[in-house]
Amino acid sequence: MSCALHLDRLAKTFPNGTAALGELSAEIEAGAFVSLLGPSGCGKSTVLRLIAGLEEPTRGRVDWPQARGSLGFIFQEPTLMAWASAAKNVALPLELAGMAKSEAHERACAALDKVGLAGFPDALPRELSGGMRMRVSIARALVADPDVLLMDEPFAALDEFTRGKLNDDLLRLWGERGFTGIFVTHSVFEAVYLSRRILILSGRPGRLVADIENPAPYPREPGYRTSSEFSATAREILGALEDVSTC
Ligand SMILES: Nc1ncnc2c1ncn2[C@@H]1O[C@H](COP(=O)(O)OP(=O)(O)OP(=O)(O)O)[C@@H](O)[C@H]1O
Repeated sequence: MSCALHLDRLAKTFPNGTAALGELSAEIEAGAFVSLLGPSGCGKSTVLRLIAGLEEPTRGRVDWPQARGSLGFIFQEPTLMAWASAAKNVALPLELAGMAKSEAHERACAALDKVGLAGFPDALPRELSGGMRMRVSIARALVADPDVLLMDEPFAALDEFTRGKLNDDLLRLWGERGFTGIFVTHSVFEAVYLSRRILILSGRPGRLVADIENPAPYPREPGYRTSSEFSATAREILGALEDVSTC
C-alpha cells in the first residue's frame, strides 16, 4: 500500500512553553485506520491539528508523498450551527466551496441518508439526540468525500450502546469510501475494535512508545468484541500503556 502521509520527527512546543509533542515519526498508509492512544495531555489532538495545518510544528514536518489529500475533521463535540437544519449544517462545507445551494442540499441529504438520518434533513440540532447530532457531524465531514478523515475522540461523550453503533457505522463508511482514518481515543477497546494499527504515545511531551498492528480482518462484526483475538490485542495495548504510566 502507498504512504498517504509521513509524520517526520514532528514536535510541538506552544508559545507559553508547554512541550506538547516530543517527537513523532510514523508513516500512515493510504486507506489505513490508525488510532492514537495515550495519557491525557500527551499531544494526541495536537497531532491531528498539525496534520490539518491548524498548527505549525516547532520541528519536523508532515509530508504528503502523493498529493496533499483533502481532509475531513470530526471533533468531540458535534459543533453544529444551532439555528440551521441538519441538511443545512451538512451542506455548509459544499456551499463554502462554491457549490450551488440546490446541489449542495441534494448531496447533504444523500450524506444524511448514509448515516441513518434519511428522515431528518429539516430537524434542528436541539431536536436530535446526542448520537444523532454526532451522525450529522459525520455526514458533514464525509459529504465532500475527503481522502483523510481526522477524528478527535468523536464518541467520548456518548453512551456505550450508541458508541458501539457509531463504531459499526464508521467502519462501514470507511469500507465503502476507502478514506485514511486517523482516530484519537481514550478507549483501548474502541481502538482495538476500529483499528488496523494503534500508535501509543507516552505522557507529555508525547513520544511514540509502541506501534501495534491489529491483524483481525475486516469487516469486524460485533462478535469480534468478545473474541480471543480481540482480548489478545487489548492485552498487548494495556501492557504498553502500563509501561507508559510507570516511565
Ligand atoms: N494552544 C495551546 N497553547 C498552549 N498549550 C496548549 C495549547 N493546546 C494544547 N496545549 C497543551 O498541550 C498539551 C497537549 O494537548 P493535547 O490537547 O494535544 O493533548 P491530548 O493528548 O489530546 O489530551 P486529551 O487526551 O486530554 O484530550 C496539553 O498540556 C495542553 O494543555
